[in-house]
Amino acid sequence: MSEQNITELLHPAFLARMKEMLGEEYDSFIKSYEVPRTYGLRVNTAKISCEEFEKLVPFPVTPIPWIPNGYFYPEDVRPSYCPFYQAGLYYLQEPSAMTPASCLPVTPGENVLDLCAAPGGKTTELGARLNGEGLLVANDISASRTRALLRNVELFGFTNAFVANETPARLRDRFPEFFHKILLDAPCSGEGMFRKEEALARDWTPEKSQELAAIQRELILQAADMLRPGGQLLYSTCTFAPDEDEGVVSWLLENRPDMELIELPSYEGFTPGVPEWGNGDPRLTRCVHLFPHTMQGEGHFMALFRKEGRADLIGTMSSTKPNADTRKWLELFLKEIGLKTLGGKPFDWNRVETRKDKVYYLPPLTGDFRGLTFLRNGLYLGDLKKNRFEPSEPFALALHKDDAEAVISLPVSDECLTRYLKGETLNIEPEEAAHTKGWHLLCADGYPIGFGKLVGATLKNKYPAGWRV
Ligand SMILES: C[S@@+](CC[C@H](N)C(=O)[O-])C[C@H]1O[C@@H](n2cnc3c(N)ncnc32)[C@H](O)[C@@H]1O
Repeated sequence: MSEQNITELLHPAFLARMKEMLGEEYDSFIKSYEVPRTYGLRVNTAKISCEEFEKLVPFPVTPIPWIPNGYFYPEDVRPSYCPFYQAGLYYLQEPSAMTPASCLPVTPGENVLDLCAAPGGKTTELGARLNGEGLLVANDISASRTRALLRNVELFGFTNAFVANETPARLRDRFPEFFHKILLDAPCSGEGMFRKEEALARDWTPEKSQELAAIQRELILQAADMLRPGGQLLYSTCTFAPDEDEGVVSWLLENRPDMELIELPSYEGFTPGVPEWGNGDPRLTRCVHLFPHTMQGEGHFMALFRKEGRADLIGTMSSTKPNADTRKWLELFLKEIGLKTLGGKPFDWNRVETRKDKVYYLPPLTGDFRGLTFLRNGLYLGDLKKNRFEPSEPFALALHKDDAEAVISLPVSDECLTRYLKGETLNIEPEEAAHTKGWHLLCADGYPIGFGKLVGATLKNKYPAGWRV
């Protein structure tokens, strides 16, 4: 943004408030708008280690110091055009937005909720940390945004996600004290996005924060009520507005005395919360602001809470039975591709469920989902057709490197991969394919991107039309 743009674009009331908040730091805050925005990606550690990623990535990246699996990339690179992106090996997200999910200590086997999850920037990290164990409920109130969320959940290859499109109130009624970890990345005035999305700056009004803070206060109580004793809740926004940050944290502390505000990890450039920006409670210094003038990111706010009590790890196991037809045709298909594991774990027939002709692999843990509006419960494996099973694209993406034998693996730089992603049929040399015919997984350096059927020297493209690049 040029200096002229800054004063034209940013509302005088916003500038006056920031000046009051930041005092002598205000000038460097304003200068940060003249610096180009930062670009980042976060590696899906459920599919690939950072060491392996650094060896294979075909464009320049540099580690983000405070995100263990985050990398900066240059502005002129387009990582979404690389087949590794279509393989779900990373998510594109600006660096400060990566911070909340990496500060919530999710461990495999827990029940985890992302209450305002779409389009899934933070869900993808929470799911990668669960690594296929436990239950991930990813919810958003907006139907269209929930569809984008599902796409990212599928791209990342999760087998344990329940993707819901519900109001937080209905979830709260259904899941009292159910979750071990909750992320509430609240809808907010987006002041930390102005450099990235100028439209947000143009739409800013002084009243907006008040309206949003009312919603946030309701959401944070609902989230707290869904948290188990001993569980942790991370509240985040991408705004600097005190009413939406320290104000909402103060409100929770006043209204839920069993919620304790705990310290977040500290890094150079993280700015402590300011008690006077909330109700004056000295504990508010445990919150963290990320400002664009103190670190390489657009701006965020975080607060981490723990509910009094002890957490247990008890969840309810999913248990279902595939019908005879599913068992027969799916088993035949799994044999054909030489499935060894699914997402690095033994295939569990007790999780296979058929609804109409669609076959799903349920999450290992379940909840009472009856009557809730949802887009997906677990992994969509594919369809039962007449005398055969046809695998889905999400099934291919849930397969990790070395999960199956029937692979055709090409180097990520091979233009055949891009042609496949555009929906073209490929010519395959016999030595490139594991088997002489039938279903194969097409992989970029071993990482699955989709299924194809080998007939002679031709790989028939099974990449769905809606997924093509
Ligand atoms: C900041 S965005 C979430 C971004 C997401 N966590 C990510 O990292 O990709 C906030 C989300 O809250 C949802 N939302 C808006 N109003 C809501 C409400 N009253 N209750 C629940 N969710 C709401 C929006 O649809 C939006 O997707």
